[in-house]
Amino acid sequence: MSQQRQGNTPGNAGAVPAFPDLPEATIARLPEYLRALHHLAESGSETVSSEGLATAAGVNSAKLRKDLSHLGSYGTRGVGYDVALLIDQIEYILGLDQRRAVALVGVGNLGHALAGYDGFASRGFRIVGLFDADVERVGKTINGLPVRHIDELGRAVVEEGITIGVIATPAGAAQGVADELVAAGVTSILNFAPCVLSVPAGVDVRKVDLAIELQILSFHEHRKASLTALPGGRVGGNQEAVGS
Ligand SMILES: NC(=O)c1ccc[n+]([C@@H]2O[C@H](COP(=O)([O-])OP(=O)(O)OC[C@H]3O[C@@H](n4cnc5c(N)ncnc54)[C@H](O)[C@@H]3O)[C@@H](O)[C@H]2O)c1
Repeated sequence: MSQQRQGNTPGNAGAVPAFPDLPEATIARLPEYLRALHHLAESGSETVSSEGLATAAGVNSAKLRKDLSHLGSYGTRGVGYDVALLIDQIEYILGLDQRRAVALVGVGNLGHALAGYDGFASRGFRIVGLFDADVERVGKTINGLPVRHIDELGRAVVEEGITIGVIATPAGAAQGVADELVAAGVTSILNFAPCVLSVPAGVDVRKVDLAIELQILSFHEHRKASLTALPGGRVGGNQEAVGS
């Protein structure tokens, strides 16, 4: 997943001194730590070593210790990190101590699948609005939510406190949708359409493109093939979460 940074990141702009200014790579790994920590908590672990957490999150332990030191979390020698405390700290930093309202625009193949996915709620998000321009789709219900016409987006954003918009329309429609989201007051956009969006300062855009991830894997396949073709060639693996 890539990010277009547009002006100040909300939270950094006029940041209160207590809010750490984290490197982007650290921010991208925090959700991985959180997922691993929730798993540990569910299996009854109260503490975890940096090595244990690093393995569970699929990163190296030196990187993990550095990341967590940015949060002021150093663990206790011989004991490790307090799992519940670290969950609270990471959820606070990620702003997950409140469930954020999300609008999804474009309820075709991809949007329908996203709208039907139950896993967002447990990770801090409520999809509260589904919007589409196709009158054939408007009025249909997915996961208990009706698809509304795109013309209702602006009012819904204001009335329902929506701050995050997900775009799953064709690329040709995505900029117009982004403009409508921003005009209505949305300040974060997750864009699945294969295009670059232009947004004003203060709006954050992240882009998800599985084709790009496959192209990166294709590069590694190509590299491995060319290295093993060399006499005595050895190839190491490489693990990176989509979204890092
Ligand atoms: N990021 C990824 O990995 C990934 C994977 C698959 C598809 N995509 C992209 O996601 C997008 C959606 O793909 P899909 O297969 O679901 O397409 P789709 O044609 O099935 O669905 C698109 C939906 O957007 C709606 N739409 C069009 N213009 C609109 C507008 N102005 N306002 C509101 N709704 C509008 C259409 O009515 C339709 O329901 C495409 O841009 C596609 O390239 C990305």
